[in-house]
Amino acid sequence: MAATFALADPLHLHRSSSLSRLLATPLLRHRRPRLVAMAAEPGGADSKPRVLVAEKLDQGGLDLLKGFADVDCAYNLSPEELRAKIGLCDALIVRSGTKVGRDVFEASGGRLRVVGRAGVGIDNVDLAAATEHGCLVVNAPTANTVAAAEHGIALLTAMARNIARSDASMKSGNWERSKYVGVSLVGKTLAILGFGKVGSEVARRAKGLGMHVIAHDPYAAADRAHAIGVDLVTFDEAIARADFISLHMPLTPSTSKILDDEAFAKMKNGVRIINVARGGVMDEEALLKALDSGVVAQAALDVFTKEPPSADDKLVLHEKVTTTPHLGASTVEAQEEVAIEIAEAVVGALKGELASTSVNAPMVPAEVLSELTPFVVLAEKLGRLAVQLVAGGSGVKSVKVTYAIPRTRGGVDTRLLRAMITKGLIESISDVVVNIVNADFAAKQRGVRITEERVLLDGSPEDPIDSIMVHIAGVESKFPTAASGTGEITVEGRVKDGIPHLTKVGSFQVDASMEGSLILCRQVDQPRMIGTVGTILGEQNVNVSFMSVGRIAPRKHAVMAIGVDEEPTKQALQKIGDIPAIEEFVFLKL
Ligand SMILES: NC(=O)C1=CN([C@@H]2O[C@H](COP(=O)(O)OP(=O)(O)OC[C@H]3O[C@@H](n4cnc5c(N)ncnc54)[C@H](O)[C@@H]3O)[C@@H](O)[C@H]2O)C=CC1
Ligand SMILES: O=C(O)C(=O)COP(=O)(O)O
Repeated sequence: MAATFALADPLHLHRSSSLSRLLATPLLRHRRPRLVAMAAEPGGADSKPRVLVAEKLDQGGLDLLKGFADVDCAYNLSPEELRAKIGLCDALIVRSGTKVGRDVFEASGGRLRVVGRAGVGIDNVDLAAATEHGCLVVNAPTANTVAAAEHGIALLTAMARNIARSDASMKSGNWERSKYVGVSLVGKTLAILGFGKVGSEVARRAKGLGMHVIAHDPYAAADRAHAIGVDLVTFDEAIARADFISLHMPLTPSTSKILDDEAFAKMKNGVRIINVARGGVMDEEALLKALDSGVVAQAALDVFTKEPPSADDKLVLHEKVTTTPHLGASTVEAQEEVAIEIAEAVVGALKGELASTSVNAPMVPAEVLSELTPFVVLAEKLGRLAVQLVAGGSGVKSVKVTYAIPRTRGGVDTRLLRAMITKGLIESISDVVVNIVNADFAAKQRGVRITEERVLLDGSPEDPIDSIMVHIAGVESKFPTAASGTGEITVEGRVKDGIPHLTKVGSFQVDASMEGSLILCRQVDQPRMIGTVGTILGEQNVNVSFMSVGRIAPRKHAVMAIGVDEEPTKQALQKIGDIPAIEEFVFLKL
């Protein structure tokens, strides 16, 4: 069952609102539509989010969705109809029958926030396009595993004993006992290609039938295979030794047509093949030739390159082929579970929670997430602050983030933090809305290279992170104090009592709570500076929330950080700049 994580921390609204913005931002490309879609978000005065269910989903899942969203069930939509509807939807739920291509994300105009795949295979969803549009894709990876494995075994045994053809023959009035002599399974070698969830369940069941099971999977752990009595072998060895081959890998560019002419040439004469994975992992033309030449004695196919296949499809009509119309996941039990699993994931994602089944975003365990939340807020603010210090604001190409981490917490997952820093950096200098899904893409697209570094500290404090430092290299600063001689702007922040604080600008220590807006001044350290600046702001009715001064030595240079609740007028800022002791100053929105 999908686990989702609640983020809301009612005592710290500033934190949860910022985090859920990252996660739930209506994943749009441009600011203007975002504001429109925000108004339609849950909690908005007038409307619930809208979920389009484009393929049959069990009632339990629909009920769950209806508790939170307006649900539109519209099956068998043409691509044009889907594109026409999608701009009104926050989420889309599909199974394997709907192609969710780039055209769908483009047609959504940025409103689509989540695509839920009610099943495992996501080859019908253009993940790159989803990510570029900041749209989260979630699937239901476990609910149909057993159903698919049972279907694989059903096809294996039905094929070996000619069940489908002899049944059809009897229904035509025949009694053909010698024509439908089958082959035995016991003692035969079954090669499983793709030893994941379904593949390993097929292996277990085949062992129960007395088969010798080998498997090929470049990413599977040998000890997991050994635990159920399966040897992992190379691809060539698997296909050469097998009496039966069962396919269980996903369809990806590297598995496409993995069984081709060359592969069939390496197989034993009389091999039998079962495909409950995807039609595209076999070259169907090559299979046809291998069936006709006798290399492949029989095939049992649940999946096809084109679904449904055409009425005259030669494989479907072939007498050595047993077929089912993509029924692997179609049991009552599996569909009940799939529907609940995907509905929970989609609702969670619409609420701004992180789905544990996301396909195109980092998955962060609940306990890690709650610890990281204040640092997530700090990270965004540091990114936003650092980029505002860049003169001109557009030359940012190289950003390094240094995390100071207690040695005991050295393995902390920083992907969320990196996404947040990226959000702060990129949103300040472009019209792109950045979220956890598209952060890396957005940075790459703008040519911004973000690298990370961990500095391990001794001791074992409670916090997972001591400080975060953002360095922007090769730029000039509006506030030269923030930059080194080599043109590197550096800002550092820490979390104090749950509140993000700016603790360093360039080489100057400061201590400024990162809320509201900030004026940074570099000045000659002398009496009455705080009073003079305070008076100017007071005259303009600007409320000062705090002031902090960091200096290198008495009466030398100092950096003053002034927190303000309102934005001072240009004239007020001008007056501050005109104070003779003030050498540089900058106004920053956090
Ligand atoms: N016919 C149906 O209704 C159903 C079909 N499926 C299909 O079955 C596939 C597998 O599902 P699960 O086992 O749940 O996924 P999974 O992700 O648990 O397992 C897939 C395995 O394939 C392996 N793999 C990847 N590339 C490979 C390669 N080149 N050679 C060998 N192995 C490779 C992976 O390492 C992984 O262990 C899905 O992607 C889906 O396409 C799944 C459920 C129902
Ligand atoms: O889960 C999968 O990958 C499947 O192939 C099941 O597809 P379906 O949801 O039955 O269209």
